Amino acid sequence: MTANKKKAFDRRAIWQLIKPYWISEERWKAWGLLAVIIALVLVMVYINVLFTDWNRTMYDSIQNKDYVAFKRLLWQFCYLAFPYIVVATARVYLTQSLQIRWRSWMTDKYMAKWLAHQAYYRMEQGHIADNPDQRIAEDLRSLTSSTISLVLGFISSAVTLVSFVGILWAISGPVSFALMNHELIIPGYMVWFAIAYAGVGSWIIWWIGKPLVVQSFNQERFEANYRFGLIRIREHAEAIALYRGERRERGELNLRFEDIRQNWWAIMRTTKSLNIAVNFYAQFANIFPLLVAAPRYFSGAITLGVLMQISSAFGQVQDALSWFINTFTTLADWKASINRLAGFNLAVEQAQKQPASISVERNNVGAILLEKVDLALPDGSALIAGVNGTIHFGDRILVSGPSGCGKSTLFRAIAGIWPYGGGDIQIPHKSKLMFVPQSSYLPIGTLRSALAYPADEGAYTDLAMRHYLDLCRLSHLKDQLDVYNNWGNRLSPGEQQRLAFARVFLTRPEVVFLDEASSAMDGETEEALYSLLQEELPQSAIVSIAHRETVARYHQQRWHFSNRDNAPGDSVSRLSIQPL
Ligand SMILES: Nc1ncnc2c1ncn2[C@@H]1O[C@H](COP(=O)(O)OP(=O)(O)OP(=O)(O)O)[C@@H](O)[C@H]1O
Repeated sequence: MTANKKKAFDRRAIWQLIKPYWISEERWKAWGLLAVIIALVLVMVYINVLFTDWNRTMYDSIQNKDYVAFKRLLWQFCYLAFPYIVVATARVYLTQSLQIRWRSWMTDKYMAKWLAHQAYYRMEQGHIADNPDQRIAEDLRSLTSSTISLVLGFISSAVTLVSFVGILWAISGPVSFALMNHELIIPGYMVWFAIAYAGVGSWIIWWIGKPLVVQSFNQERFEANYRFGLIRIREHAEAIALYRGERRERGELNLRFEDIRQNWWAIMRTTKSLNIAVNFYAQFANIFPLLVAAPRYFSGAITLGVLMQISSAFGQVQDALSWFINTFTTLADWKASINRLAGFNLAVEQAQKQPASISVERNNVGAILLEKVDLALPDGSALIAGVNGTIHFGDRILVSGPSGCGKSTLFRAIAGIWPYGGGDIQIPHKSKLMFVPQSSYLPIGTLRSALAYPADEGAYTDLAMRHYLDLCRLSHLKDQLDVYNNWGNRLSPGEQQRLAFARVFLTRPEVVFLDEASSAMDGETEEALYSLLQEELPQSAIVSIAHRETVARYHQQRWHFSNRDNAPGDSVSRLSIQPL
């Protein structure tokens, strides 16, 4: 990408991130708030101008020992200070309110985008974008708050600049000098010096601080990676403890922290150079105007009072001009957030547009139809070839085959979350499909909400929940429906699987896919639950992947997948259907 194209891309990315809220259904409120905030900023600059005037008259009155004027000016101070306090407070309050409104709106949209069409799943599968959690939580916060403070800072500096340039122009007067026998006169020359000083200074500081954009982008990424590593230990605490995996975990965490450490040193080195430049710039700014205006003072063209006035007006102008410099770090962070959010958007689009070469459609059919379904891996290699099959309501199908042949992947394809492969899958209109994996997801919360998942916790009556807990041999949990816990850690794998069966009975789907959903139960409980499926859901189709042969007698048909490398040169599983 050429530099110009990249700049155009950057501008487009920035605009595409910022625009949606300001043209959304909330636009009137947003623009209204922004207008009020800008008005308050302008009032604050105006009061600042009045303050400088007040300063001049106040110090005049002190110098002239004018006690009457001194008392009057004290009253005047109150008239300026109180409105200032009210305006400044309202400005911050309304700015914060605009920030949270914008952030809420953006967060809602981003969460919807991330969760729609299983983009979150595909992004993880394909490792398309790192740490989406950081992008949704941190970067949206930073984008909304920094954009607003950058815009307001810009407006405030620009208005300060215009106001004080006028003052500086009026008091600094012209300077004349001879150049090749011509006399050159520069009017308001101090203004030009202020512009030159701030322009050159800004450019140097921008040039030194440039690497911070990439460095702060990396820092956020490394911090998020490290945090994620810590969270994984929490999530898998028991397995790690049983494996005595602490040494490995520590090594992994150290590696992740090393990224943080090294990048931080790079940030420190850039910041050091940046600070030398910034401090040099700020210190020199104190004497620069004196240095430039001194010749006129020593030649008697201006008085000491005017010299001091020039110096302070110069300070205001140069301060306003160097707004960009002072906000350099904010700007770098802001740009890094923009880049991450633009990357996130691209990743979501990529994940959602991923060509689903297996067509899964809801149709007016009376059974699930699989026609010439081929399954492949993300790298394109074939997994299962030519599956043709029909699953009628009431069918009992046992899916078997060697480990790794692609049984679970077939379930994923029917669920519509596996895009790699080809063929057609048709699913009856309005029929409820339920997929039960070996290890079910149990949200942290009350047992009631874990049982009702993915429905809301109030979806089923207590009576029904207790009834199915009883039937699924979980009577000891009957009185704990309101107990808050991390049930995924608290319950044994067998109990979790029984809970998942209770969920099936509560949901009453037309088709149930059980993927080794009873593998952690003892044989007797497993058989009891399969009988219960027969009694409770006689009209539903049950498709199970199970390795234990004892469950075979609860099924009427076997879908057997061959080993992937059965025949030489053929590393694809093939399906054969046999009655049981
Ligand atoms: N996201 C992925 N990327 C690459 N390969 C994958 C991915 N998911 C699954 N696989 C591979 O696809 C193959 C089939 O996996 P699948 O889980 O369907 O097997 P399975 O027949 O259900 O095995 P098991 O009986 O052990 O549960 C395996 O070799 C697995 O490693």
